[in-house]
Amino acid sequence: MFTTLEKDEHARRRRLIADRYANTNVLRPQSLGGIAQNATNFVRRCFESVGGSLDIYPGLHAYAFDCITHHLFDPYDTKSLQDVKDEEVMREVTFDDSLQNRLLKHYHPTIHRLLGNALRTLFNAKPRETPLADAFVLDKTTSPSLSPSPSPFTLLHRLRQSLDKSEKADYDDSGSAQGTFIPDSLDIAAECLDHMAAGIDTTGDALCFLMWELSQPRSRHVQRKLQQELLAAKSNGVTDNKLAQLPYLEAVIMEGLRCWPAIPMSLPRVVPWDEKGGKEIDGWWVPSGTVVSCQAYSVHRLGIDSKGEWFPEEAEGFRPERWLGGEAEEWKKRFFAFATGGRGCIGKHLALAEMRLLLKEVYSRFSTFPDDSMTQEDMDMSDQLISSRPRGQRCLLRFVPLEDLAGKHHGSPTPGRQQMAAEEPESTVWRVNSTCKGIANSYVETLDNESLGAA
Ligand code: HEM
Repeated sequence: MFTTLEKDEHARRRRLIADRYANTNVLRPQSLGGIAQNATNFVRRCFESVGGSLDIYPGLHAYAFDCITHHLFDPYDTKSLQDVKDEEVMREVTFDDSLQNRLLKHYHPTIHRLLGNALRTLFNAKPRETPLADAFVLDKTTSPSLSPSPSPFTLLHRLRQSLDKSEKADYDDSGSAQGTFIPDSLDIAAECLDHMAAGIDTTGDALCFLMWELSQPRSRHVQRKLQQELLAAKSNGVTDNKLAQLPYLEAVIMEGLRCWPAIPMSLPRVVPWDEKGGKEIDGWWVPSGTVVSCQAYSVHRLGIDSKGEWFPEEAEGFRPERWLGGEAEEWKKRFFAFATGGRGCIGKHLALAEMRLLLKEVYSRFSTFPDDSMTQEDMDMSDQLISSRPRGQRCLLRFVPLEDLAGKHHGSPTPGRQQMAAEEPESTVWRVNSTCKGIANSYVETLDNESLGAA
């Protein structure tokens, strides 16, 4: 689907599988339950790290990997948050550095051929090789029978259904029966492999940038407000399938995706060939065959008021409140993290469900702080031509359980607290917990907030 250029063929493929990514399917108990289980597995890692730090960069990629394989293959999903063999498959896909090399090969094959050896030697440029991921997907997709069958909410179930139908259907040379795309087993494998890759770095990086920002002293008030909302929702019995109704959680996610869209760069589209020989786009005549593109990074930084006046400074800074007030409608019009239209992100609802559940599980239990070893440079957006990722490919955070912050002691050293104290808003006071004998490094946070204190 990703690489299908022709519009109708793309639409046929997309129609076949669209229902598996519909919000109603994502919110089914079995589908959401798998995401919730993975979020719990991530939180287990957070608990294990208390007193030290946790590198959430690979952890969140493992979370996203387990979630997407659940949605594609359940019960044949991965457990990379617990199983190092599965984690190896995730790392193979995520830590791939071959994109520049592949683009050069695609756009300038002659230069690539001439410079091939030099590129390999000088820049360690490699072809993309993912043997573990290939084997994992082929194993699930090409076996003639799977017992038990893939769960009904999965993509594999949908694709195998259409394969079964195709054996009975009377279809033409294009593989199309009654306007429906009929995949063969290699098509199924390729489609699933693409979706698997599409679902890891995107959600993983989006969560990583967002949790980094929430952990900054300048965003402590945001983290606290999020915790209050989540804890209130917990005591009001808000269930996982209703998390989208929490306005502040939604605002935090939207603002995270606005500031750090996982695919910030140009999304190319070709002006179709038709009898008019082109299209008018926003008052400009653009001939057929022209490649036009739009990028979330730039669009998200256009601060425009309701009269169309441009205020670039308005777009600066992480400010979830912009999604809650009267200006929200203006910002929504320009939200492009998932692109829009027929080629927009099909996994949007799945990604949002993963983000909501992960943030809920983490911030209803912990406060997070940056580890002292981290620098802002580690977390600069590194341009990967289409996507981006944290430059350092690491993001070490400290997790402090909320009950510890509310006054109970915990006996773990927490370096970095002086720096945090210096930059804390006035409402929060950090002090050494002198009641905790022998544990010089433990601390408590005095809270002025009732709901957080009660929790
Ligand atoms: C925060 C997470 C995500 C972001 C920001 C994101 C963003 C995007 C964007 C911008 C596109 C359009 C690409 C283009 O126009 O060329 C896209 C397409 C796509 N995304 Fe996502 N994505 C996310 C998560 C996911 C997940 C979890 C899946 C799971 C399957 C997924 C699957 C896809 C697929 C299959 C397409 C191609 C759609 C088509 O060609 O019709 N994405 N995504």
